[in-house]
Amino acid sequence: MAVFTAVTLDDLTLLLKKFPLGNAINIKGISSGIENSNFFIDTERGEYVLTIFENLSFAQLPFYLQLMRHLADRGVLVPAPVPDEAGELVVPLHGKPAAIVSKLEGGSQMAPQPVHCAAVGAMQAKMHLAGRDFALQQPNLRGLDWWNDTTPLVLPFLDEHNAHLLRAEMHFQSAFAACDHYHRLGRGPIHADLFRNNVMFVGERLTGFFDFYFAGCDTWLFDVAVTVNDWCIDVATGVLDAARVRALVDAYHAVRPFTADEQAAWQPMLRAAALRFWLSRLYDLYVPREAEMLTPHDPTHFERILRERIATPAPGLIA
Ligand SMILES: Nc1ncnc2c1ncn2[C@@H]1O[C@H](COP(=O)(O)OP(=O)(O)O)[C@@H](O)[C@H]1O
Ligand SMILES: N[C@@H](CCOP(=O)(O)O)C(=O)O
Repeated sequence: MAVFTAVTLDDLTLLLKKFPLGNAINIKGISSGIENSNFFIDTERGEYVLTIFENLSFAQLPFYLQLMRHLADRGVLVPAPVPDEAGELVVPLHGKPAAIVSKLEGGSQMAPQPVHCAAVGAMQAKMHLAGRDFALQQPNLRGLDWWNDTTPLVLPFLDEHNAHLLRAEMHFQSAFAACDHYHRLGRGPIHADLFRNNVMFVGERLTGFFDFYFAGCDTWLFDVAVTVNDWCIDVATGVLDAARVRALVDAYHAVRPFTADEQAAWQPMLRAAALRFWLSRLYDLYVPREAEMLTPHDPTHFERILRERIATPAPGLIA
């Protein structure tokens, strides 16, 4: 369970006095998250999600909350943040920043078929286009700079086989990030963590993307690669399923066509996306934070994916 900060119904009653949501009826901690403390809350006006941000500061949060608001206003299916009576999307709760957002219908699709991947690809392209006129800037905080900072922290815990892979891939990715076509890639706000557990479906109908708290400005292609590395794989092996890759990238391409630079960058970008999550999982495992209880995700999953992307070319971006 990962509720780092407890919130009682009395706490919620007090908090809701500042929101146009009526009285608090119920609050229930959500155990599945690993970054923040999340709660389903019932109020007289309906069902919402309350998040207490454990690692992000008051200064960082307007980027995420205003991005969600911006996207929701443009028809991208995301939770809509609820402003308090002063118009604030982020408020203090137990000394930490907190926000209330609308609750999405449905549940995660953990065994996706091509039809689900197509829905994700089309909505992701729509999100990238809708983000073009978003005014706030924040880098992807889990980008190359973070990889450079984190690599020396986790290297001492790795055996020689994995230490060699990590050093070699960091070298490869630094060169990739310096090349010309990398610098020509389209950029903007990206979700950066659009895994199966961060998208809701009702049957085959996508009802929303959520958990924007790794979002930042980075290449759109990196976002697609992160998504393909999760939605389009055989989970046991990390091997890509060609039908699901085709469905996702074709649906994306139909909304925002991929460029020649993106096609050229596709294979290294899939490796970059695998490296990013291998590193963060290693970091969470070996450099853990205090929590009531925390189950870190398995780093070997992304080590396998990275080795597989290095060994086997993925289906192309364009059929
Ligand atoms: N807006 C939302 N609508 C519906 N369910 C949500 C919403 N936000 C979070 N949840 C639920 O809470 C769970 C944990 O949220 P998540 O954002 O993944 O946590 P964390 O950031 O701590 O990893 C999700 O798996 C989902 O079931
Ligand atoms: N998706 C990341 C971890 C982030 O967890 P989330 O529950 O906030 O999506 C991973 O799988 O390593």
